[in-house]
Amino acid sequence: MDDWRVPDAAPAPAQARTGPALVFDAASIAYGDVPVLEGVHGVVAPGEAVALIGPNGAGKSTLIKAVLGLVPVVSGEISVLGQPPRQARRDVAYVPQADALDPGFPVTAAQVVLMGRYRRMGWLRRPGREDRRLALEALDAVGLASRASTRFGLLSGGQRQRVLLARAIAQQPRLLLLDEPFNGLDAVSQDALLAAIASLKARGVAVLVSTHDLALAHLACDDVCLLNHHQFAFGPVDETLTPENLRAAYGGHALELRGDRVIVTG
Ligand SMILES: Nc1ncnc2c1ncn2[C@@H]1O[C@H](COP(=O)(O)OP(=O)(O)OP(=O)(O)O)[C@@H](O)[C@H]1O
Repeated sequence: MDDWRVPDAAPAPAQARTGPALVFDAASIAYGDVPVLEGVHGVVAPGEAVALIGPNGAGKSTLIKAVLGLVPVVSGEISVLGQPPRQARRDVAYVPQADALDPGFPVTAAQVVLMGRYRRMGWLRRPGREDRRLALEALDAVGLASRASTRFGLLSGGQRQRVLLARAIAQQPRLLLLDEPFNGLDAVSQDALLAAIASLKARGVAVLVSTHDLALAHLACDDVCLLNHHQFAFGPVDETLTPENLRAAYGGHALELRGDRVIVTG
């Protein structure tokens, strides 16, 4: 289990590129009788990244959970890789907010990443050579190949977050969901994350990322979905993150323009 030398590379499976990765069609989402989000419209194509932006409690995480099929769509529709959300799960990877995995869990970074292979290899099979190769390749993609044998709990918070991203990459998803991936990351981990997102997009993976970080949207995303219990705008980053749209979506929050960036200051 602890021999993490890279065997010869096998070709990566081709990504099917037909049809959108994700379609929101007048989707409304509720927890029981409590509506959280209404009227979400938009399309995410393979190889595209979309940022979900909105204040605390706007419904960003809830929308990600609906894409995973964990929260019901009460009207309208969400289509994931041409299927209802629950049926598409095999091809969807999810990186939860940091600290979702107990740092005291006695496993190495590589073993955490290998968990991303379980769904494809079946829970009762032992990981094979190809599973190990993909796990190490994923660790390399987030800049942590040299830490493969390090105990997960001994890594920094930012490194642990990158290991969770590597676990998602090892899953070979067609759609990647990231919930607040920049929270608490240092500059090195932020750069590694941006590089990994760019590389996934280049391979045709669609990305949906919930964030408070407008810089992340500018650097990594093609489109933005601006939310606060309903959708305020969905479109190209520069056209959508306007002061007017942000003021509308953020209500009473204070905004500041710095150069070409809009910063939420309160
Ligand atoms: N399991 C739940 N049951 C009922 N209501 C919930 C549940 N989870 C979240 N909510 C409510 O749904 C609304 C949206 O929450 P959500 O976590 O999706 O917002 P968010 O935009 O991700 O916020 P943040 O930026 O703070 O993470 C909030 O009012 C929240 O209280």
